[in-house]
Amino acid sequence: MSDSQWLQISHDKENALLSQNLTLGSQCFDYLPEACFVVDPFNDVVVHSNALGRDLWLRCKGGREASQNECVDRVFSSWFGDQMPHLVLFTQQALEQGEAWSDELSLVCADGERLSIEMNIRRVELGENVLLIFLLRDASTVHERHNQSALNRYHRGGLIQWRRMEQVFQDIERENQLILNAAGEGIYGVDVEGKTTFMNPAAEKMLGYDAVEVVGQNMHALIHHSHENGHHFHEEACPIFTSFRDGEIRNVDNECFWRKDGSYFPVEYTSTPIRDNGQLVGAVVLFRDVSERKEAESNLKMALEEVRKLKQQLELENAYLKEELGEEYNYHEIVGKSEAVRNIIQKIEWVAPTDANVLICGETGTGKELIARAIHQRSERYNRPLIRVNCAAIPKELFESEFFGHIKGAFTGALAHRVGRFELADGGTLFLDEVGEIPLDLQGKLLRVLQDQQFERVGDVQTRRVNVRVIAATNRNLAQAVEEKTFREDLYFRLNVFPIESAPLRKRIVDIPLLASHFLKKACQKFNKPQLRLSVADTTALCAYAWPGNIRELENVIERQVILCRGKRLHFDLPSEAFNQVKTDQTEPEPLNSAGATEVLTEDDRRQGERMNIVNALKRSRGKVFGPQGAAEILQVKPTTLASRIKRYRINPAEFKVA
Ligand SMILES: Nc1ncnc2c1ncn2[C@@H]1O[C@H](COP(=O)(O)OP(=O)(O)OP(=O)(O)O)[C@@H](O)[C@H]1O
Repeated sequence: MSDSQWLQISHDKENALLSQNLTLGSQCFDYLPEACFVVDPFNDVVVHSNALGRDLWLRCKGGREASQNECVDRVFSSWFGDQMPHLVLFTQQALEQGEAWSDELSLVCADGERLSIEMNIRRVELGENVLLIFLLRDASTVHERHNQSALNRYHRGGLIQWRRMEQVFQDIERENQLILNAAGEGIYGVDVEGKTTFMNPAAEKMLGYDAVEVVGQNMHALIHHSHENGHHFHEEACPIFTSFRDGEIRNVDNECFWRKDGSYFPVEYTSTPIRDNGQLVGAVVLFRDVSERKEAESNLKMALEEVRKLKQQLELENAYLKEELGEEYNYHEIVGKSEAVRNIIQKIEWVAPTDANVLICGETGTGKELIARAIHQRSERYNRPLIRVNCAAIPKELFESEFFGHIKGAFTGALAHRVGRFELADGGTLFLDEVGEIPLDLQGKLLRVLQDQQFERVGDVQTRRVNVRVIAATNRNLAQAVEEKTFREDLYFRLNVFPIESAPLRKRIVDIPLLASHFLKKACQKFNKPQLRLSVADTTALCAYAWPGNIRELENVIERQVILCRGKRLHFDLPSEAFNQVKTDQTEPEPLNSAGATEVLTEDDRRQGERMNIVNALKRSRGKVFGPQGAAEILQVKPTTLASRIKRYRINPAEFKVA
C-alpha cells in the first residue's frame, strides 16, 4: 500500500471518529441537567432544546408529553408575555457581551401562572450563524437547592459538632465511671420500677453482690427487704421508693441493708431522684456503712447512761451527806442550838433577803465572819462574790487605794491600774471586818459609796458606779467610838441599819457538845485521822471548862487533842484551875439541857429520839409525808429532808395511814 493510500485511510478513520464523537456530544446535550434552548435571536425562534427544556415548555403549555422537536421553531419570546422589553434588553446584552444572567424574568404558563426562572445566556457563533444558548432554571428549584445546600452545610457542621460533643460526653462518662469506681461510698441506681441500673465497686464490696447479679433486679427485694428486727419492709414504705415517686431527696440514717450472705449492716443513705427532661426516671442511692459510728454512739449512750446513774447516785449521796452535815444544828456552818444562836439565825433569815447593811458586833472569834457569810449565802447575791476586807490589816496610807483602786501613776509605786474591793464586790457583798479600824479621814469617802454607790479610783476623775451590799463587823464598841469622835456618827448609822450580836462561847455553854463534835469531825478530816468520837467524860470536861469568848480556843483544844491522840481515845488535859475560873461576864450562861453537863445524849440516843419524833409526826399526819398537815410541815423540815430521813431510819409511812 502506497503512502497516499495509507494517508487516505487514516484520514477517513479520523473523520469517522469525529463524526461519531459529534453524534455522542449532540446526544449528551439532550441530557444536560438544566433546561436548555438554542435560539435564533434574529428570528426569535427556538432552534433546538434538550429534554429538560422540552419538559419546561410542556409544563408551561400544560401538556402531558412533548416530542423531540415539539418546541422547535416556536417563537421564543412568546413565553415571556409582557416582559418583552426586558427580554430584548437581556438578549441584547448577551449578543454584545457574549453572555448574560438574570433572575428577574418569568415564564407565562398557559393557565396565566408565572414561573420564576433564573436564566444564563451565552452567545454562540457558528460560521455566519449567531445563536444564543439559554439555560433556564426554575427559581423555586434554585432556591430549594440553595436551601438544601445550606442545610447540608449545616448538617455537616452539626455532625462535626456532634462528634465533638459525643467525645466530650464519652470523656465525662469515663470520668464519672472513674469517680463511681473510686468512690468510698456505695452508689447504685434504680429505675422507676425499682430495678437496679448500676452499682459501683464500693457497693459491691459492702453488699457482697457483683454488679452483674443485681443490674435489672429489684434492689429493694435484694438488700432492703427487712428491718433490723426482721420485720418485712414494704417497698411502698421505703424512702428510696418514695423518692423516685415524689421527686424528693431523702436522707436516712436509721435503716439497714442486707448483704448477700444474709447479714446486715446499719446504713446512712441519700436517695436522690433522677429526672430526664423533667420526667422522673429513677433514683441514685449513695450509702455508707455506719456500723462503727453506731457502735460509738451506742457506747457513748451507755457511757452517758452510766454517768447519769452515777450522777444520780452522787446526787443522792450528796443530798444525804448534805443532810448529815446540815443537821438541825448546823446552819451555814453556824453550829449551835442555844438561844443566842437561834436568835442569830432568825436575824440572818430576816435580813438576808433584803439589801440592808448589817453591822455584826461581838468579841473576837465569836463567829462574826460566819454570820456575814451566812447572810451572803442566804441573799439573792449568793452567786456573786463575797469580798472580805480586814480593815485592821491595811496600812493607813493604802486604805483609799484598797477600797477604791487606783490608776497607773496615781502615786509612787502605782505601776499599774488596780481594781479596788468595791469594784470587785460589784453585784455581791463587801464584808468590812474590823470596820472600827478605818481611819477617820477615809470614813467620809466610805460613807459616800454607801450612800450613792459611787466612787473614783485614786488619781482618776472618772466616777464609777457599783451595786454593793455592805456587811460590817467589829469587836469594838462603835457607839462609844462615836461618842469619842473616833468614828463618824453618820457612817455608824449607815452601817448599823440592822445590828446582829455574836455571842461569846461562855454565853452558849449549851452549844459546847455540838461545837466540840463539829470541830472534832473537822479536825479528823484536816489531819487525816479516823473519825473519833467524844466520850461522855470528854464532853463533860469540855462543858465544865470556863471558856472565855473566843470559839477558836475550843477549836484549838480539839485540834491539839486530835494531833496528840493515839488510838481511839482523846484526852483533854484542860488546865484544872480553869474549872474554878470566875466568870467575868455578868450575864448568866445558858444552862445545859435537862440532861445537864453530867447527862449527855449519845449519838445513838439522839438518832433514836429523832426516829421517834418522825414516827410521832407520821402518826399525827396519818402517814402523809408532804403537803399541808403532812409530817414535813409538822416537823418544820423540808419534805426532801424528811424523805431521806424516813429512808435512813427505814420507816414505812404507809403503816400509819390507818392509824
Ligand atoms: N457558831 C459557830 N459554829 C461553828 N463554828 C464557829 C461558830 N462560831 C465561830 N466558829 C468558828 O470559830 C472560828 C472564828 O469564827 P469567825 O472567824 O467567824 O469569828 P470572828 O468573830 O469573825 O473572828 P475575828 O473577830 O477574829 O474576825 C472559826 O473557825 C469559826 O468556824
